Amino acid sequence: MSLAHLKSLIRTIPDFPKAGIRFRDVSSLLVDAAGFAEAVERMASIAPQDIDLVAGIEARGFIFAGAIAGKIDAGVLMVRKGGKLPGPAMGRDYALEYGEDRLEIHDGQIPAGSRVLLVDDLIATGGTALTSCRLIEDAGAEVAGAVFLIDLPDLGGAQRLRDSGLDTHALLTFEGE
Ligand SMILES: O=P(O)(O)OC[C@H]1O[C@H](OP(=O)(O)OP(=O)(O)O)[C@H](O)[C@@H]1O
Ligand SMILES: Nc1ncnc2[nH]cnc12
Repeated sequence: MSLAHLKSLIRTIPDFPKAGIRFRDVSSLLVDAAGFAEAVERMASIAPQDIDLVAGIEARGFIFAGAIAGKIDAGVLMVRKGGKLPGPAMGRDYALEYGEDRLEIHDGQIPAGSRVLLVDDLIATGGTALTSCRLIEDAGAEVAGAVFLIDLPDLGGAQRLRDSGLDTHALLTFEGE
């Protein structure tokens, strides 16, 4: 399947969740078996090698992280929104394109020396991904790279990640459309 076809499976919803936001909705890709499989295959193939743990960011990131982890024989670390983890956790607050939130990970779930791959459906301002990286680093681990299905370059997030030294990849971009 071509990247153009893959991209065509992602619908855009205007003015969600706020006026002026063009929401790139991966649910229309997820219900397409061939499209979802292609996205996961391609995301796994552009990721750095020798990954021990895939960190998936709630909620849409979980779907891609789990599928990629299955392909590369890695575990999954859940990066959850604040207050959802049952055990002792560490967290950080962050700003979104359309609001504010908090991310948390469980204490003690990243074995020493692990190479962690960060995965999410989309990067916009980069606040979510950068906060996740900092959290993983707070836990003493190395983030080996980050893979996204979609990059919104107008919002500069992927560039922020690269500027911070992170090996950053995205399959598709939506720019001025
Ligand atoms: O690069 P940023 O500006 O930080 O934005 C990207 C984040 O925004 C979306 O998640 P959202 O917080 O809407 O949560 P959801 O997956 O639970 O819908 C998306 O799935 C990323 O996690
Ligand atoms: N424009 C957008 N579409 C979908 N998810 C997003 N997360 C942040 N910005 C987004």
